[in-house]
Amino acid sequence: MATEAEARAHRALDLLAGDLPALGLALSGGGDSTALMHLATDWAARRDVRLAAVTLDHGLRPDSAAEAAAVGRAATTLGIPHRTLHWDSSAASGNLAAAARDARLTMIGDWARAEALPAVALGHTRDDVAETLLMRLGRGAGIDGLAAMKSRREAQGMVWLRPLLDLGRQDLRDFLRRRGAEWIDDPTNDDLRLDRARVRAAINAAGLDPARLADSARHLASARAALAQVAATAMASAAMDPDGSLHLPRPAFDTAPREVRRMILSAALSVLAGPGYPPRGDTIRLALDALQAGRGASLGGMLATPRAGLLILTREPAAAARAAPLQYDGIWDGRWRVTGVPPGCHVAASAGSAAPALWRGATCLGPLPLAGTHAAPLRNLNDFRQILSM
Ligand SMILES: Nc1ncnc2c1ncn2[C@@H]1O[C@H](COP(=O)(O)OP(=O)(O)OP(=O)(O)O)[C@@H](O)[C@H]1O
Repeated sequence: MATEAEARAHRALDLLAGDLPALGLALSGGGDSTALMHLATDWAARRDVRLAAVTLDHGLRPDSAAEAAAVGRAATTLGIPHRTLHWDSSAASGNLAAAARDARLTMIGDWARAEALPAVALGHTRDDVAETLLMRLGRGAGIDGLAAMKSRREAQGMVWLRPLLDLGRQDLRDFLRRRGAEWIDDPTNDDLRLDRARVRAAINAAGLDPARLADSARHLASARAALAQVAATAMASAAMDPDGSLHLPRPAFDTAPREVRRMILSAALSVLAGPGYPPRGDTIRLALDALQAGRGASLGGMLATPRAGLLILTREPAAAARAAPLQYDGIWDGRWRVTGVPPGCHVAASAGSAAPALWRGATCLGPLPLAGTHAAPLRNLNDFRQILSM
């Protein structure tokens, strides 16, 4: 008979993936994603769902290739086709852990699309939610950072599902033990030089219940959703100029509570400034102060200019010139206008064809090809609305 933990996981899979013909599984080999693999196998066997699994070998530890091979064998034994992807960390710059995470999302997303998988499941648990909450509290995060991670999320052109958010790490290990299944304990999980390991140890030492911490994160997610709804309603008449600038209704913006205004600016930044310009709390705070005083503001690659009745948000030319090229892989149907193309750059989009690369509402298009460069979808008014209401 299925245990409570198994029943809970199957219910979550039903809810999140019940109507999908196929599901990808991202397997690190750790206890959580190994449990995900077994739980999803039982679940898929009773429904007509095709499973496929993937492991990204980051190549950062000497054992990583052997571990990925072991994960592959375990998946194959359960009848799940498995693929190992390899990341070349030598090209990474800056924060290695963040680069590895980005690479993971991008490469696994590409793999899932190539395998015609509509979604990929990840093994995050409520312990991850609890630890993330405490880590972010320690950094002074606001409601965006403290809200619990979502069980369904779209990023990198893929749907990511987290069916185990209601289960504890210990429940999953108990389940695996009962099965006689093995998993790999990543030694970095206990490395007290790392934030997460320290927070995990602190939760144990203080006798905190991760399930209660995760409840708080969920309450905050629900409060955040309520604010997002207020923001989306206030910005219902927002418009996007053909040059890509956002026109926000001024009285609605000015009279919204400050936290709602912060959310609006943050969503606009994600849309206009693009990758490499994540909204930063302190820059947004300063911009809000300036706007409240009736002045314009520049924040993270975006200019905010108050006009009569409107707040105009545009991409800063210098940021556009520095930013990674945006790649557009849909059909170029003329909805976009590329302006201000400087000498030496050319527009390589023709009607009805795939436009290989372009800057939007910005400076330069090309040079081509851009294979291997950072790819991001073009943003438009719908993206703004979607990000705002998320
Ligand atoms: N190298 C990887 N290859 C494929 N998927 C991965 C990889 N690393 C992490 N994931 C996915 O992301 C989820 C969360 O990652 P995280 O780093 O928190 O997990 P982990 O501690 O490495 O492993 P686990 O969650 O399996 O115990 C994993 O459960 C798994 O679904």
